[in-house]
Amino acid sequence: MITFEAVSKTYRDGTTAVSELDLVLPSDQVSVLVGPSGCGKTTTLQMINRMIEPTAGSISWDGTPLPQIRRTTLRRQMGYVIQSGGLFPHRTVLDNICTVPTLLGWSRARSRSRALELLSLVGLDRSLAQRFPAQLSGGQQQRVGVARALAADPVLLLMDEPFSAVDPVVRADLQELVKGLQRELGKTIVMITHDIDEAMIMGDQVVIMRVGGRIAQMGTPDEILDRPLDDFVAGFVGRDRGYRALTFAPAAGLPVARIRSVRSAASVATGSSPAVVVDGEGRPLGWADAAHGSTLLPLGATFAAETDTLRAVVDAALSSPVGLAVAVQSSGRLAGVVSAADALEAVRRRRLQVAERHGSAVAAAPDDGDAPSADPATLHEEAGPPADPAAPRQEVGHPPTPSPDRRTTPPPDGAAPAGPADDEREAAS
Ligand SMILES: Nc1ncnc2c1ncn2[C@@H]1O[C@H](COP(=O)(O)OP(=O)(O)OP(=O)(O)O)[C@@H](O)[C@H]1O
Repeated sequence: MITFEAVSKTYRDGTTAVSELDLVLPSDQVSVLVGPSGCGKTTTLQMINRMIEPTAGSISWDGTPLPQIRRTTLRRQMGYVIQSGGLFPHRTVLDNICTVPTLLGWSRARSRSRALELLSLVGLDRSLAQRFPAQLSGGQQQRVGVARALAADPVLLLMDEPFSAVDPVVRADLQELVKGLQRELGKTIVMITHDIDEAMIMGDQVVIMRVGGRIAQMGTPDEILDRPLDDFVAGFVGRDRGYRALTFAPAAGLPVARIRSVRSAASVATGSSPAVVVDGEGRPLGWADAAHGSTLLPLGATFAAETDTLRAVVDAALSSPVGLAVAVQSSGRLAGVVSAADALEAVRRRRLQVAERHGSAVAAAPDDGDAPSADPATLHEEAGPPADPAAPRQEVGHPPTPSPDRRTTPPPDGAAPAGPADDEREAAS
């Protein structure tokens, strides 16, 4: 745990970059510093590995004041990743990764073996080991930068805008890589970004800073999205914050209703309700609707019933041509559907839960009406297995289009929907 107590940094020209900062960066978590340009993020980060010394206050690591730890010892235990990887251009990938082990006096064979191991860990082919940085893509360079920072197995990783130089797709891959490494290796990570979305995705704790090096708000992503402390934070987290907050609400627990599945759009009879067209493995391909004859309608986005978030459900419902979000199992098989109305109802309940958590007068909420309890346990209950396995789990509420058909019994998961009897089926997770 890194602790800042009343830390200030004023540069020689009189610029105060950080002012009386009190901050705790917990071990084994990702803390993200985010804020406008010049608010003191880099100064704060570089005071952790003593590239910059504070002018007032104290910083300690697990209770030991940093000045009591030799700089070399400190930096050996703190990996540092910067924008574009910060690689030495005239050194090969392998030599770049071996930088710290070489400084530590490791044998060539040990350093090399560690570097090759790290290449695999960050998802790069070993054949890249002898290339120079200029012969790599931006994303690959950044992966090498992460590998280099991990070379001596540091306890803590400092990352200064590590993904800002790559396109959004590569950026998402790198975010996933670092989150995965953090889960796997249990590192403490302190990261800087300009991008509030990235902060919300990556951070267990998010620290929003304002110019002058002061904290505007600190908390978990959902706390900040749900309850911005002031206009500065509300403005910074942006207008979509309600929608983004759904990223932190799990979809597991939503009522997933059965839906008829067919193997061909042409098999939907006139007048019948929409059905999901599936392939031979039971994976959804699109929608069939009698009004559109044998045309396969686009599926829209799908969501993973067990692991996705409410944001994915709402997105799937809004992108569905029939207003029903299609849930899939981890195998990719059709699990069932959630109506846009049920997804919005879950959003409303979540809002009430948040208000309750923050001590608002939930009972007096004007839209509480005769809605079911906002207790999270209730949400789960609704999604629990029905007493009669043949009975529908839950009706799709208030569908904007005809409700899903519930005539047939769902097959057990894993049964392939093949043969004439399986041409029409129903699925619910
Ligand atoms: N060596 C320096 N001498 C004088 N002022 C400096 C020095 N380094 C940074 N500053 C100033 O301190 C303030 C904070 O800078 P810092 O780099 O910590 O901010 P930042 O939030 O990381 O900015 P950015 O997001 O643009 O990288 C800025 O006003 C900057 O101009």
